[in-house]
Amino acid sequence: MQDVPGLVVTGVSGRMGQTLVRLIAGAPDRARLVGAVGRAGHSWIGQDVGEAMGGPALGVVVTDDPLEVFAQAQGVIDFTTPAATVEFAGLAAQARAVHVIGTTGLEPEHLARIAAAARHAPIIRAGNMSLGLNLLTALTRKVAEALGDDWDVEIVESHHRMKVDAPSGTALMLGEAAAAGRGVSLDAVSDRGRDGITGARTKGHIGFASLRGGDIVGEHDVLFAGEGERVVLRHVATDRAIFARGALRAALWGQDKAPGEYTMMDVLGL
Ligand SMILES: NC(=O)C1=CN([C@@H]2O[C@H](COP(=O)(O)OP(=O)(O)OC[C@H]3O[C@@H](n4cnc5c(N)ncnc54)[C@H](OP(=O)(O)O)[C@@H]3O)[C@@H](O)[C@H]2O)C=CC1
Ligand SMILES: O=C(O)C1=N[C@H](C(=O)O)C[C@H](O)C1
Repeated sequence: MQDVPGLVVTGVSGRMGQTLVRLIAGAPDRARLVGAVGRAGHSWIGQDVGEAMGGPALGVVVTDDPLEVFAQAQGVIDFTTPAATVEFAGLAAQARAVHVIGTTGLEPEHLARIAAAARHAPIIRAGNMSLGLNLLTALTRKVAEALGDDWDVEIVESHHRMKVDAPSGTALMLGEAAAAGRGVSLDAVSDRGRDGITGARTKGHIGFASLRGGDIVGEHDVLFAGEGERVVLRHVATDRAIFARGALRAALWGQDKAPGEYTMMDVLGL
């Protein structure tokens, strides 16, 4: 199958990297794995990625030279760290490859570099790539718009003990959706990290709470608390394959798109 897009996975030794390698290797009718990028100094560099993962060889050697493999690819799927992702954005743009970014914890300076790279190639970025969560995002916007700011919005997220950023990228995505539904900017109404004598809740604010423990893949509740009633929108992820499937779909969707920044809502038509 030489006519399907060739994809590179970055951060291959990671939780998402390995999930993506398994997905792409098992879908030869949709895509080819043409590169696997690991961190310089990682023990997997120079090994076949399939064998490094404890399975059969896949004929792709893990490299720490992204540009070499990006040049042979039509797409790059990247779930790593903010610092690595901005480097990959520049290199993927140079190679004119579609860059799918799942990495979270991106700060304004990272986003500015991603926007610059997107002038040269399509970049699809989302704090959550799953179909169900993106549907929940669309619902959150609608419910926030319908209920208005007499209803307090609180977003509660739970993740595994290894997660390094908070609130999750998904929680922020849901917060943006609720704020957009109310016609306000999230930055102006966000309440993060309450502790001590906080005073009463400010009307119109959107609160965030983060729980960390065990192997929780990802759970998100959007709570709308009114007078005498509550509405809760909930998404529970039980398998990282949902994010990998969304990322593969995005990489394929991006193949005929003009340079620019896109989200999973664009990919899914939501
Ligand atoms: N948008 C979405 O749907 C989802 C987003 N995520 C996000 O994806 C990111 C990764 O998550 P997860 O897989 O759980 O994390 P892991 O820590 O398991 O994986 C990250 C991987 O990136 C590697 N890495 C770091 N720096 C580099 C570099 N410069 N070059 C190549 N590889 C590098 C790490 O290598 P090493 O360990 O050697 O440092 C590691 O293998 C997080 O930001 C997470 O929030 C996760 C799931 C879904
Ligand atoms: O780090 C994770 O694991 C996840 N990160 C993303 C986030 O920050 O929202 C998506 C998913 O919830 C898993």
